[in-house]
Amino acid sequence: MGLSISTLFSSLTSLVRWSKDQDVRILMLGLDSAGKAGATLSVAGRLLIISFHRRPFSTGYKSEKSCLPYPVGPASLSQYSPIVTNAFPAIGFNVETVQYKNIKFQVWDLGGQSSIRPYWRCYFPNTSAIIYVIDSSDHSRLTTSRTELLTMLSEEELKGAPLLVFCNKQDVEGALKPEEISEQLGLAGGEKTRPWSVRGSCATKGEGLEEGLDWLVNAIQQK
Ligand SMILES: Nc1nc2c(ncn2[C@@H]2O[C@H](COP(=O)(O)OP(=O)(O)OP(=O)(O)O)[C@@H](O)[C@H]2O)c(=O)[nH]1
Repeated sequence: MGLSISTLFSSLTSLVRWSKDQDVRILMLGLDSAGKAGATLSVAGRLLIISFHRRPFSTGYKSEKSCLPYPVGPASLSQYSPIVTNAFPAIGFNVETVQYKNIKFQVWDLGGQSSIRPYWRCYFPNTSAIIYVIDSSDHSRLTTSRTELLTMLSEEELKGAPLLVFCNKQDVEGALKPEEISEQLGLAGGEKTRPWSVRGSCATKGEGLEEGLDWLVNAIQQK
């Protein structure tokens, strides 16, 4: 099952039409190396491969304050092109924004940064949905990943926001199945305030992303 870029774009386009002039902000989070960049690239389309960097680049933006609004991309780029900007708040965590029309994917690196967690909420208001990426082959960090996710979900501003969990790297031998991860996350017992779905994916091959995004678009539209 390969990734269909055109289907992904049609999902995004229906979301754009539905939301009209309103911004749709989707947070994509996970521990480092979970596969967020790969998933974002696949979701937002091949154009991003040219411009997506995990570190600041020349058109990037360096924030001096922790709660500045995240930046939008250079005005010279077409509004119909996905664009990527970087925000590097001085407090030490990375938030990168991928913008496709009026849909903004904010990509976060989490992990080992509990001292700066109070600042995360600066970015939570008006979040339409959350995508959480887990490295299914990294058994040793599943507990950390679970803790970070549950901490995030307890935030008032994220209440009710649909949650899509990608159990990524399903192609790796020994990777935990989505059902096993779902059980360990314990969402079935504890999460009653939002629609959620836990799905397998392989970001490098684009597998599972299309179905996941379709689910998320529907969940956002039904909110
Ligand atoms: N086998 C396999 N490798 C993957 C998959 N997704 C990502 N990777 C690899 O995992 C590594 C990390 O992927 P990234 O997409 O950079 O992960 P990230 O979450 O953005 O990582 P940070 O930049 O550290 O936050 C890269 O070497 C990817 O090629 C997958 O589905 N399967």
